[in-house]
Amino acid sequence: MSLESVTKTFGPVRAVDDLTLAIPRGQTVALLGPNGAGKSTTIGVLLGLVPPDSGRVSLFGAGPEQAVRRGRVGAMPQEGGLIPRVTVRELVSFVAGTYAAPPPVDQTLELARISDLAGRRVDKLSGGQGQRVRFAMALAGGPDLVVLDEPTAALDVEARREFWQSMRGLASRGTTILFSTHYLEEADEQADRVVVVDRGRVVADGSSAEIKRVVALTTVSVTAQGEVQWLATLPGVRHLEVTGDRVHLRSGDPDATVMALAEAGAVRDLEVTPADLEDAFMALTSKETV
Ligand SMILES: Nc1ncnc2c1ncn2[C@@H]1O[C@H](COP(=O)(O)OP(=O)(O)OP(=O)(O)O)[C@@H](O)[C@H]1O
Repeated sequence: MSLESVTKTFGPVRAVDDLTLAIPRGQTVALLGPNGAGKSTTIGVLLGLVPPDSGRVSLFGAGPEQAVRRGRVGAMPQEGGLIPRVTVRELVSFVAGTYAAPPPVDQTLELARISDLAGRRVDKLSGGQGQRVRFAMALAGGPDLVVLDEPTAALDVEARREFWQSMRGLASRGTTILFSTHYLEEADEQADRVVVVDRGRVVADGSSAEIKRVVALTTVSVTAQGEVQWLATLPGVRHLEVTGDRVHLRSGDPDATVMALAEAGAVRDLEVTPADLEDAFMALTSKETV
């Protein structure tokens, strides 16, 4: 699938700003970004729910409406979306029936790991179970691409773990998956590729390891008294922060920074903390560093 130079404005707000993204078959991609970054709008454009001001969307060689109608793209309804008083099987069968050639419902239920809930009424489910039923609705047409907008936002840790288990089953069958998330560890753990968006633009795109490397600002901390600003001039140091008598140096080349500290005899209580994705994300979406 691909989005090419897509722009969408709402009045003065550029929700999506000249965004280009191509996802090859079988990849699991996390769309990661802060509130208002444009994730939902991007997904809306991809699914044909939000008409872009300009740019092109291509899904398996077709436009979004056609691809969705053919069952090639599955999306999860947001909260709500579950008709009360019907059973899980009835609901998933109903959705499957809207497609020309859906896979057997039992197979869909199994893939979403809700076979044991088939006879339950959908208004009697826990939050995590309801979310897996929505997931089954996304799978009902046997899609090649599944698009999930913050699928685990309302789930507790256990329900989230179960949800990702079902998702991994889907990924292992070669289905392409795009999901948006606020949870950095989710992007890190679940995705082959992380696309960071901010203010409607792609600000980083790569494996989570690559993203971390781009802004791999390791923190080198030492205890120091007196004038410490000179530490900011050491090799590799991009940013200096002082809390009490601790000096935290954010470094792009921690080896060089530590060597220079050692030469200067300033290695009291040395501590080196590698960047995690959270750090990378903060650095990418704030204008403070790099
Ligand atoms: N229908 C709309 N009308 C007006 N402004 C909108 C509309 N939809 C989105 N926006 C604005 O566009 C920007 C991007 O919103 P979007 O919901 O795509 O971001 P997001 O990354 O999904 O955020 P969140 O993580 O909070 O859901 C925001 O500034 C938002 O207020």
